[in-house]
Amino acid sequence: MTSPAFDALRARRSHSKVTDEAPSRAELEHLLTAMSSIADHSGLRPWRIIELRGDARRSLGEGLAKAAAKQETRSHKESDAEKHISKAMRAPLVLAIVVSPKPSHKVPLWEQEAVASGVAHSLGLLLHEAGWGSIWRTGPLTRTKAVRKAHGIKKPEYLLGWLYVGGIPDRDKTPKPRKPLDVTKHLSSL
Ligand SMILES: Cc1cc2nc3c(=O)[nH]c(=O)nc-3n(C[C@H](O)[C@H](O)[C@H](O)COP(=O)(O)O)c2cc1C
Repeated sequence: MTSPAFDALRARRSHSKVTDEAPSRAELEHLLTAMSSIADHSGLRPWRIIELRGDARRSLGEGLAKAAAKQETRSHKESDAEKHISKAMRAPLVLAIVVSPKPSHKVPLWEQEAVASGVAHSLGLLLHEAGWGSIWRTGPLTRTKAVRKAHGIKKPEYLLGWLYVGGIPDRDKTPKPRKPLDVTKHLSSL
């Protein structure tokens, strides 16, 4: 038994290497309109996405470099900053996924984070279906002050990581072999 949603999910894969092509702002907006159907307790929409293109990606790299320098005991080297900046420039479009908690007596933070996570997963799926490559990246510096500041994010908002998005290189336009899932380990009955 298959269906368009089943087939799209089975075909989904991440792409760590992408080309310089990227979805336009208009295409991105179109894909995001689908998020009106994401399961969302009380419909709080506790998420937002920050688009980083061009030099805006440098701010991410500089934020990561600053955060790393703070954590490292050895002295911070200029080359380290360049390393973080070039990592942030690995894709033409970087989408920062932000949990944007809303005051609620009914919906705790973990439920709101689950909504934002659903958005990130679904957006990756929709991008793939539309022919774009993406990969969800995080890392130990994701929730540091310097990285938050680089995005203009203030508490209580926080990051869930980034979708690095771009074109799929021809050599990677292939299905990704998957280890079969042993459903008995993931589905049980009481
Ligand atoms: C919340 C989250 C954070 C992740 N962080 C990273 C990361 O920092 N670096 C990385 O290489 N992969 C990271 N991944 C995994 C990749 O996004 C991707 O799923 C993995 O490379 C496997 O590829 P696939 O999605 O095609 O199975 C993360 C995934 C999730 C869901």
